[in-house]
Amino acid sequence: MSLLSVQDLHVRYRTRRGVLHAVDGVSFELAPGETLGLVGESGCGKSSLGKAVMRLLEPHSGSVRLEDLDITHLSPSELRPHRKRFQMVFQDPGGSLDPRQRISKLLQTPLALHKLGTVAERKARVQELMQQVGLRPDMAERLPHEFSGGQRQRIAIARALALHPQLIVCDEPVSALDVSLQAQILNLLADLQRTHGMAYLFISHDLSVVQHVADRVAVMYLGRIVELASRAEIWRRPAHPYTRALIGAIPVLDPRRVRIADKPMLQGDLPNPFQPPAGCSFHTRCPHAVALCRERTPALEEIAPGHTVACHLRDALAGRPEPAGQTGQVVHFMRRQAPAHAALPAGAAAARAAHTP
Ligand SMILES: Nc1ncnc2c1ncn2[C@@H]1O[C@H](COP(=O)(O)OP(=O)(O)OP(=O)(O)O)[C@@H](O)[C@H]1O
Repeated sequence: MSLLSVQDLHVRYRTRRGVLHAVDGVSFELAPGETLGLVGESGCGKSSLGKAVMRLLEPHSGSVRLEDLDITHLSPSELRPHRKRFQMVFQDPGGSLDPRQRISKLLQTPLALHKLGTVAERKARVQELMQQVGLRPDMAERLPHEFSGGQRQRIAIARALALHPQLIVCDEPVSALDVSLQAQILNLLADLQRTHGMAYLFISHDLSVVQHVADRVAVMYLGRIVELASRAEIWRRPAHPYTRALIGAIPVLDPRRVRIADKPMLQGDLPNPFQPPAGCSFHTRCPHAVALCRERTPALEEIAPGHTVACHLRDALAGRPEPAGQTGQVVHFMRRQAPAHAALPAGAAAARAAHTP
């Protein structure tokens, strides 16, 4: 059984400019212990989807199920006992921590709210959580401003972990961090997943980050998932022109020539979300668009087991070789982070060594 099942989810905002369909019929499943990466440009609806899954905002329609529990319409009090099963980590670690609250108090609060353990047991759990996220237990008596950005994100992760969740929605968890810290936090999330077995819905605008952590990748454009496949399949056979543009936009290290090759960026801006284009919403930026794309919205259809694409031209495009070097893109991310311990594929390690002055 899926851990998380999202079916035909819609999120709408009523604004003075009209009704905005931020999430427009999204469906996906997430297995226990799996990481689903959700990627797309700023404004495509990733955070709205993440918050609707967390029930931090009310979906307009559709359903969100956690195992056998339909949480879509639970009231706050009905939801409360289940909150410990799903937690969220936000982009801005500073903003999500109360500046006046010591970390020990902050980490004990969810335990106290859920009436878990005695006072002594909660204190012991704080020490354990600090260790699990790579911080010294004695640092728990400090205030948030005494920590660096990377350390604050570790604390936010510790808080999310406190109640042994089955699912953590990570909304741009490394976007606010220097590139040198990003790999450390991504590695920490991966280590914690290996130890504790929780699933992640990992939201990022950066495909190279998503490719680093996700088992499967969902590509979102103007409120809809336009392509969903395993990480390897997205890399090897990207079929939607938007996915191909995102991949092409990642600067890569070409392992043969040992140079950074910049690929063309995505053309144009995201259309006005209040007036999305008719037909395929990507057609206004798509280099392959034909008349049909302007007329009819393509449905998500399977082109290979587990690989679904919403594009009228999916079969033709999936077969085309991608211009960007495939291993090169992953290498590029690893290289940018440059952690001494990062595991590089053998060829990539050689390329990196050759590139280092
Ligand atoms: N509270 C709100 N009221 C009105 N419109 C909103 C609200 N929150 C988000 N939006 C709009 O909904 C759309 C989707 O926003 P959302 O934040 O979900 O996208 P995103 O992909 O997560 O982008 P970002 O990474 O910039 O947050 C955008 O057009 C945004 O302006």
